[in-house]
Amino acid sequence: MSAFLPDVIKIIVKTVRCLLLWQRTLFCTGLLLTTSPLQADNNELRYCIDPDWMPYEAIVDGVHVGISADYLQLIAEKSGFKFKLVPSRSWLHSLQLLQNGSCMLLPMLNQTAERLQFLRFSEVYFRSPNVLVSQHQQPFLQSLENIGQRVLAVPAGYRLMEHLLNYYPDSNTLLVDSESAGLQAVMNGNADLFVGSLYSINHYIQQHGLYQLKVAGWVGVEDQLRIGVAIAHQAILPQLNQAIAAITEAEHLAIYRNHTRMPVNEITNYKPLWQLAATAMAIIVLLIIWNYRSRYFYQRLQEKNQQLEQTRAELEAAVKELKFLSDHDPLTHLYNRNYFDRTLRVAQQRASHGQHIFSLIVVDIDFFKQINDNHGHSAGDAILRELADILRQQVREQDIATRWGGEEFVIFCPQTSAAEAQALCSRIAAAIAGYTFSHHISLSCSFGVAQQQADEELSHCFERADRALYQAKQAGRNRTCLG
Ligand SMILES: Nc1nc2c(ncn2[C@@H]2O[C@H](COP(=O)(O)OP(=O)(O)OP(=O)(O)O)[C@@H](O)[C@H]2O)c(=O)[nH]1
Repeated sequence: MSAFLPDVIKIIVKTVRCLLLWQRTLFCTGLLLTTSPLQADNNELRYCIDPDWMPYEAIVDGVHVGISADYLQLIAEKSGFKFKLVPSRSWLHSLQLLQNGSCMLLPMLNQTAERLQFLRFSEVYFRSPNVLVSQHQQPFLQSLENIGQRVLAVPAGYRLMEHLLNYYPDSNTLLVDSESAGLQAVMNGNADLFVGSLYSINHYIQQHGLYQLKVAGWVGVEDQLRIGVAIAHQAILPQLNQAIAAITEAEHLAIYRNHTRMPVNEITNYKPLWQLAATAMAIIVLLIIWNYRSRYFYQRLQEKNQQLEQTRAELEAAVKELKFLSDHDPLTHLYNRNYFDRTLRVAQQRASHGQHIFSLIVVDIDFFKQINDNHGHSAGDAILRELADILRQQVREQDIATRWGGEEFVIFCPQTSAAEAQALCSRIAAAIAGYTFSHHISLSCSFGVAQQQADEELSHCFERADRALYQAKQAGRNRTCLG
């Protein structure tokens, strides 16, 4: 029995110890749950972010995205915390929400002396350089030391403003609402430079195609980004740091790559190419227009030349016709009185030198008025033309048959005696008698013949021939009389 008691006592003591240990564990857990600020909010940590600071963080369609979103997810997995986003309009608004207790922490920001007044910070979990950005025409300034009086855009509430006030109080700063507003200020020329985080600037330039901007220098300060927790909730910092420390290099690298590896745009300056192409196009268009205009003018010229050629031909024909008409009778196409006078003046001069003799024959159609009256004037015209043809056929080559006027014709017969002229009259009369005229009209002609006498005036010779014709008419027509 004495040996059995100590064993029982040992078992009882052990059981009591176990109970005590279990109770203490329960008590400790309960204490933790009751004393931690998480217990009140079901492990939920309300946080605010900069809604426009990609790739670090932003609110897109009410959802927290960016580097801090990925880190919060990892920290949530590793710490058991739940994070709940309290939406804000801007970074300044986020700071206000934090200070009025609406949110408990800011997941990604730099530590500054000013912020330490209301925040406590975790360990650094992300670093990035800050740069100066300008338009391309600005020289490379290298650092803040060389900005001179250039207007430098800085986002309000960012740590860089604090840095500038501390180390570059004379700098000419322009406060802007956000990094995007700062970049736009440089684009618009409202600021010469913008200072901001390399990754977010790079992101914005890529997103908006602001390729006229360039990095104009490095700012000595780099962003050392941490979680900032409101002082009232600083008790969670050890757990947050634990979770941050548990993030592996591979996880850091994955987040870095996921958000900073921008598609590398081979920025080729196509401006000269476009200018060249535009110039070439302009030249081609001008050449086409010039070619078109040349062809148009060439065609017009051709047309004008053709018209000119036609006019010239018409003029030539008109001159020819005029010349013909000046020497010929338009109805019968025999020589006219004008030609007769000219030719006979020359013949007379020759005859006066005793070189040549000539004879004149005056021919007149008998009763021509009756033909006109009976058959019409156009029938009379046809008869005149047909008689002219007979005269042309019957006279010799050197003879000149002329329509003197009306139904009267004169034939000049050079080197012809009166007898030869009379013989010609007989041939003509015979041809008329044997010819079938239009409308089967029969007709005859009377002839007056005169041979030029020595030194006789042409007009006198003509009068003799005319008188001889008169005699022929008086004697009954259809005959030849010699004057
Ligand atoms: N169709 C036509 N008739 C003409 C032309 N020239 C003159 N005459 C006509 O010729 C006729 C001449 O008539 P007259 O002088 O009386 O002579 P004729 O009738 O021939 O009589 P004789 O000479 O005496 O035999 C007139 O009726 C004129 O009108 C002409 O170009 N065409």
